[in-house]
Amino acid sequence: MKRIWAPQLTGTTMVFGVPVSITKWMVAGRRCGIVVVFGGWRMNEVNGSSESEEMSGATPRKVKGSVDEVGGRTNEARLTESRNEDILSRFLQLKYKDPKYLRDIILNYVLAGKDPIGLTMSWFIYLLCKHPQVQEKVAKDIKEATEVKEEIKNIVDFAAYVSEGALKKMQYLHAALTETIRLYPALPLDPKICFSDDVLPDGYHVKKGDVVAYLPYAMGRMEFIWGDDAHEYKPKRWLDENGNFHPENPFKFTAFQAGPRTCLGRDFAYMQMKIFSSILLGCFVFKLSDVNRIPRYKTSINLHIDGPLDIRVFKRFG
Ligand code: HEM
Repeated sequence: MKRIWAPQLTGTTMVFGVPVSITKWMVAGRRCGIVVVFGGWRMNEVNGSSESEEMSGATPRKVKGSVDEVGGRTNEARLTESRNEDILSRFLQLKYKDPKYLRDIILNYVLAGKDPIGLTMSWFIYLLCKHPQVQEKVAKDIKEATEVKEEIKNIVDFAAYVSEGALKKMQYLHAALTETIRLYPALPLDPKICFSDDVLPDGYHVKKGDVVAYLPYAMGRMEFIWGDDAHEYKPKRWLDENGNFHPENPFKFTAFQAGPRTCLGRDFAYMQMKIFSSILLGCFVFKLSDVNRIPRYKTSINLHIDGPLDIRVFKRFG
């Protein structure tokens, strides 16, 4: 039996000038590589210990768009000013003095970023096994984008061709990943607690303390939103007539949230998933061990596959 495991953190390095943490991906018991974001953080600068106001919900968050005390610049402006620095340095430049704030940011990124990538990749491999013609199209997209000319003998040879420019060219891969996330959003249900009595846009009254949730999992499968083929896995729906990816309105494709609480790691998520996928699909063909088994999801905050996904892995070269 061959299995895919979720990534495990193993170290840090630089990819395209961004400090990243390395994760270990195991396919068929062999280590396959790479990447998760934001390595190189100077964790020793974070020394808070008690629960912060923000974590305890006592104050609404104030990061995005809030104006700092120097020069009326927003913190967003500060974050984008110093483009050559790593993300931690940028957060350190913010004017909040409480170190617990930084600790919470780091925790937020680590927790928010780890599971979604692992489980999305698992569902992605599953869907590609169910749709071998899509798997071949993805592999073709990767091959064309990487412009591999020499004969490839191993993963390391192939990985050398996965440049930032090549990743950008992989429009079909981008669409296939997005279609996976539409059907299997990492956060299937996103609940919020009302801080005060309010009226929703449709006139519905909510009271302080009420829990309001939206369901990306259900919304991703609604026919009145996506059409009659809502339940089908069709990466093509994300491509324009020139084969370029066209994004949807985030209030329609809600897997990354919309508005001020939108996922801050979306671009990083795509970069990681595309690096993983291009190497995996560029080097291997995946098939389900048991084509009749329909994987179920686990009921939890994130949409994990319940139990392992047993697959067979074949080399594309050599
Ligand atoms: C397929 C991958 C991912 C999906 C589907 C996803 C989805 C989401 C969703 C739905 C939220 C909103 C949660 C809320 O309502 O409060 C969120 C927030 C967040 N995500 Fe992601 N995420 C993904 C990957 C990542 C990665 C890789 C990172 C970090 C590198 C990340 C960092 C964050 C952070 C920091 C927030 C909190 C944003 C805020 O409240 O200001 N996410 N994500």
